[in-house]
Amino acid sequence: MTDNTILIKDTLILNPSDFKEIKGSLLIKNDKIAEIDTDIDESNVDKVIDGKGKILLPGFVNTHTHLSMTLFRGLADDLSLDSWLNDNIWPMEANLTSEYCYIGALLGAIELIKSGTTTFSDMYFYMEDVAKAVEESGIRAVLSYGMIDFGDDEKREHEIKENIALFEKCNGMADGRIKVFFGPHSPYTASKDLLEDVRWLANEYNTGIHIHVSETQKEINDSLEAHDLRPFEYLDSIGFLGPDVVAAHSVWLSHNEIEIIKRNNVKISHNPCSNMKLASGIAPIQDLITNDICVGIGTDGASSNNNLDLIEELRTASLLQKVNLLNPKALTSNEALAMGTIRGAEVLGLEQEIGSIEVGKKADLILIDTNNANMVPDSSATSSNIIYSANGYNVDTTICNGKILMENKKLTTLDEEEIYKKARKAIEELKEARK
Ligand SMILES: C[C@H]1O[C@@H](n2cnc3c(N)ncnc32)[C@H](O)[C@@H]1O
Ligand SMILES: [Zn+2]
Repeated sequence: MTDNTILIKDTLILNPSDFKEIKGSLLIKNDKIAEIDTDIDESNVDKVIDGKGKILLPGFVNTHTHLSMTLFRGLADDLSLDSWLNDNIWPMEANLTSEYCYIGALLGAIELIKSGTTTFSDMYFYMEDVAKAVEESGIRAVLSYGMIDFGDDEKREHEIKENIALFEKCNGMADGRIKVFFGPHSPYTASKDLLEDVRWLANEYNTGIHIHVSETQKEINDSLEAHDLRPFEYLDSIGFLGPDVVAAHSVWLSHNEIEIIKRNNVKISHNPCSNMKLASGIAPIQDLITNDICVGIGTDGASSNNNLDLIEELRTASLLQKVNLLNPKALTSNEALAMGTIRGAEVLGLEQEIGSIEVGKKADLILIDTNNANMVPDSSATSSNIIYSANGYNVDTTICNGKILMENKKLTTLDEEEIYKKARKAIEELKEARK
């Protein structure tokens, strides 16, 4: 088999692992970055992309979402998590089918690719259909099945079977672009037995755990009432925590819980837009980073955000820490950019493969076009121009696993119009079914 090569020529390469900027070119060979240099010979290259006026970055890593929920965008706004979930989302989810979840995931994949995300970590239902959407769209994903048992033994067995089946069918699928985690929804929807089973399974299958923890004050109060412990204290007390646990939200944390997170090397997924929109609270991200805790960024589902634009999420994360601490130096643009790339890769245990621009890593790369009104002049630091000025629509080219998924804003793997049509029809049918 001959090598497939792509040369990205004459661009500005910004590597978030050290923030060094290189004016030069990058060669992709098959699925990997093969060479980075000021000048690379283009004579035997299959395809040349002109990178002039563009910034080359690693693809963004969205560490927490529910991709099929893109169908529910704008469905239930201006509500607290409790009434959003209980009175609106869960009743709608009762009518989901594999086809709806597939369409929702494809719709989400379009948005991710267009805004420069090449890896997402998902927790939802009908995950084999999400895997199909991942395979077809060319993106990279960590998938987990959202396990909820509310203390019911039969349900627990069913949920465990589902997540194991997903692991056995999809882990390593799509040329290795898909990894499978276990996804107990939260300490308030998953019983102690389920959480203990998941801990054992994650060790046995040597994979990670994706869970919502400490999102709202109500969750803290309910946990204190049920266990006399705060959520992370409870999870620690049952031996659930470890370096393979990704805790989404982690908004309300005591000093003791920050110590617990640090001691167990738990990874955090920060979701500021969802936390703001549901009025859940402000996560102490600067504090966690100062404590050397690994924090990645996530959008949560498009139904509580309401979009999947990671640049917008990073900007929000940065501004929110600054205003909350009344400290303009909090969460700098460099820290935010790292959070969206290399830290996100670490959160998912994928830092050997993705998250930075190094020879030998997977070619998950994006080009941001600076020739747009909101990015001119580019006199500031490059990370400032990306985090404080840009948005997802400045992304021009998206490459995942060495394959071009979007070039000059044109998608190569998905039929946008067809998917929009099917998504609009799906949500109409779902709304009708709820009546
Ligand atoms: C996997 C399950 O998680 C739910 N879900 C989506 N967003 C959130 C959130 N912010 N907090 C808790 N649960 C959430 C989905 O609606 C689904 O029921
Ligand atoms: Zn969530």
